[in-house]
Amino acid sequence: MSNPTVRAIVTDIEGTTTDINFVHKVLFPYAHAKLPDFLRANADTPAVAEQIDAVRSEMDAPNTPLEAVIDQLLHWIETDQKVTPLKALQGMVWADGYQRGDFKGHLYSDVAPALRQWKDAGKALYVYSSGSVQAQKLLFGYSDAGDLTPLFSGYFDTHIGHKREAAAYHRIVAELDLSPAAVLFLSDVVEELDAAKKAGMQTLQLVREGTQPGNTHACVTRFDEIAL
Ligand SMILES: CSCCC(=O)C(=O)COP(=O)(O)O
Ligand SMILES: [Mg+2]
Repeated sequence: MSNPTVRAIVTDIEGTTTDINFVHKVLFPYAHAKLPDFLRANADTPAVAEQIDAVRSEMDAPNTPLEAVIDQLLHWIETDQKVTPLKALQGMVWADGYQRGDFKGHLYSDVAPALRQWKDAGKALYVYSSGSVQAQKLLFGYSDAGDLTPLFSGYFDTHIGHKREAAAYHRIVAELDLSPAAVLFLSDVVEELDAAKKAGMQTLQLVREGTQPGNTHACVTRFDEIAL
């Protein structure tokens, strides 16, 4: 499959570049274990205090005590809720883990070579994940294929909108200053691909092990099946 009309590629992370198990069995449990003490120790640091207040706003309860905020965050981790302040706080906690070498960002073996090839071919590369921009930079910066951050032109998280809503993809193409048809979105999740397609983007579903293929988007199983 060759597609010279693509000028930029926006990729999802979990289930696309990265094994879902790394996110659910390494990153989420690490955040679950470390977040309570991290919050107790850093609640007065401005960047952390801002996110704690954002959690209280999400709860619609501005006077919630810190311990109840912690309980809420742990519940959101356990139920995999993509709540923006949770994602920001997870990124802060994971920074420690990556920097201490507790884990590296998992990438499927086909991902780094394909990203380099697309970049060399003049395509602009972007990430769009529910994980915070900080978390995205950490995963690619401390990846098991080395530091891939120089390959990327930008990162988008839920500040631009939610991944199943077309409005988010309209905003992304507006920021890229390209026609939506010149942008290819890669994801494992059909609802995200549907939203991107609604915004006029090209789409491809990554069907990694354990992913159910849909029937409304072209599918590949690896990045090296995508010729651009
Ligand atoms: C940026 S790594 C952590 C990913 C994460 O927190 C998450 O919720 C996965 O979201 P995605 O949009 O990549 O499926
Ligand atoms: Mg995904």
